[in-house]
Amino acid sequence: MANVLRNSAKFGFSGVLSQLSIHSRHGRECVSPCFSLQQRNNSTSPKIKVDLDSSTGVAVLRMQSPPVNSLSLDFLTEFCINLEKLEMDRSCRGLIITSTLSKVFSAGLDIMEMYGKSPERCGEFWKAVQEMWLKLYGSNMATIAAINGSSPAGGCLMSIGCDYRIMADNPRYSIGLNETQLGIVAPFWFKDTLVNTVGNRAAELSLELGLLYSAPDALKIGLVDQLVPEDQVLSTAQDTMSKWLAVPGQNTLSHWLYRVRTLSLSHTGCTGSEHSPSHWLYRVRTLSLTLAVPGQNTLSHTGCTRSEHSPSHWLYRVRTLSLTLAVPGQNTLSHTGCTGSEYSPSHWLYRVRILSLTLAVPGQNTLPHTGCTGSEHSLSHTGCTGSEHSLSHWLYRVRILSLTLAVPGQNTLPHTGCTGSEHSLSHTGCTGSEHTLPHTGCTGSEYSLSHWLYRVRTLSLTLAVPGQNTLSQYTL
Ligand SMILES: CCCC/C=C/CC(=O)SCCNC(=O)CCNC(=O)[C@H](O)C(C)(C)COP(=O)(O)OP(=O)(O)OC[C@H]1O[C@@H](n2cnc3c(N)ncnc32)[C@H](O)[C@@H]1OP(=O)(O)O
Repeated sequence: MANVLRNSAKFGFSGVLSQLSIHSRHGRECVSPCFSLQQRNNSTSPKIKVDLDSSTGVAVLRMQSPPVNSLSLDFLTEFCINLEKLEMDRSCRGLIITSTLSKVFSAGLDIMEMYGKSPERCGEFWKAVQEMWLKLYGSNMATIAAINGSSPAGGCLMSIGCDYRIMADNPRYSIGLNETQLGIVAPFWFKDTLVNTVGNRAAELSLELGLLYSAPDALKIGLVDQLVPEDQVLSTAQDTMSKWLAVPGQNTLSHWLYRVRTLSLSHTGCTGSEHSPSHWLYRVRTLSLTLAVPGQNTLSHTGCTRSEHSPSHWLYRVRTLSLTLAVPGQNTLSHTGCTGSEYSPSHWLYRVRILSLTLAVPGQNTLPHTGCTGSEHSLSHTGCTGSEHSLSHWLYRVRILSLTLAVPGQNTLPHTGCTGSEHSLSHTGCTGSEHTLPHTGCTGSEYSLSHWLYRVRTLSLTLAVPGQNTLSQYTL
């Protein structure tokens, strides 16, 4: 595999696939089911073993699919079934995920699932990947990843889908979203989860370069929360879990709210059929991105009492509130110091437009934090020269750029089940000339797909101003 990975730099994803197709025999062995006499609700599925300790309410889910716990369709299906069982078991409040294999937590998605499969199978596979993340990230249990080996790509996603990460202090183990190194693009929800974990800049670097971090480096950037000697990973996870479970109301409001930003709709109690990727993506994108205003999406802002926070109540109010007021620093009247009369829609829309466009330059979204006066919020504040920033010019470009990319199911490879070649820029249905890179003023060499996607995503999502980002309004 080391050779495969080394060559991946040379040959890209197809190089990896062709080598794997010759050599791989992973994940086919049948591991004997394991039993634990003192515990109940134990799964006997071959790739996953679950032990729930009813005295503590903590389940340990062990991945045991040699050689590398790769996330095949079978594996993911078992994983989800086990997770769902635990989720429905009200006595289970905490979940620790670990591996029975030496040296590997999980090698991520089973690469063979992405090679030579029918579109139907690909669809099923990607649905299972998404389902895994939804179930894990949206879990009502406190979740801890006890990472006792390497955890690249999808393995990393699984880890950062948990509330807390404890990794074996072994510099030979690595973790990270390395997809870019394989010539593929990590889905945006991988990216969102990484951003939530390590912050924008570290995530940006990490994704653009496809970095794998050694355990100490992972700790440095906050990709894992704690390093412990290898033989103490599980016991530390168990000790840590007891602290999580001691938090009043844990698994409810606080836990839930922090995740709402990334994952809104899986919490709304929708029925399964509503969670088709396109439906989900579209709604989540609209909802969560408009809510992504640091420090302002907390319930205390709304002054609600706890009982008012049933999901539907909350979502309804938040949606209205945030969509109407989706301006950083302006989500409450008191923030702006404006009088009521200033809040006529036109006044507001005008300001939102100016403000959000002004702020939509990556790395420059800080005006509300700088305490600038209104007059400083002219477009020139972005540091561009005047002629580039006539409002109409800029609006036109940004709108086109963001609207073109705001098509649910098209901004990421995995959700569409498309093959890589479909993801040229022209895939958005636009004509080539609209997607010339000089629009953004970057040099050609910066435009690898991954680089571009990550930046544009930031850009376009920042511009999710209600009523302006619909394709119907600005069909190309
Ligand atoms: C289209 C957009 C997709 C975007 C999202 C992608 C998310 C992903 O998760 S892509 C998967 C990326 N995964 C990796 O890059 C990990 C690759 N593997 C490794 O780095 C190493 O295997 C390891 C560090 C996990 C373990 O190293 P170790 O030396 O112990 O074992 P190896 O000899 O390398 O491998 C043993 C065996 O396992 C096969 N294998 C390894 N990884 C995978 C995998 N992800 N899928 C399928 N099979 C895998 C490897 O080929 C070896 O098989 P053979 O023994 O048959 O040669």
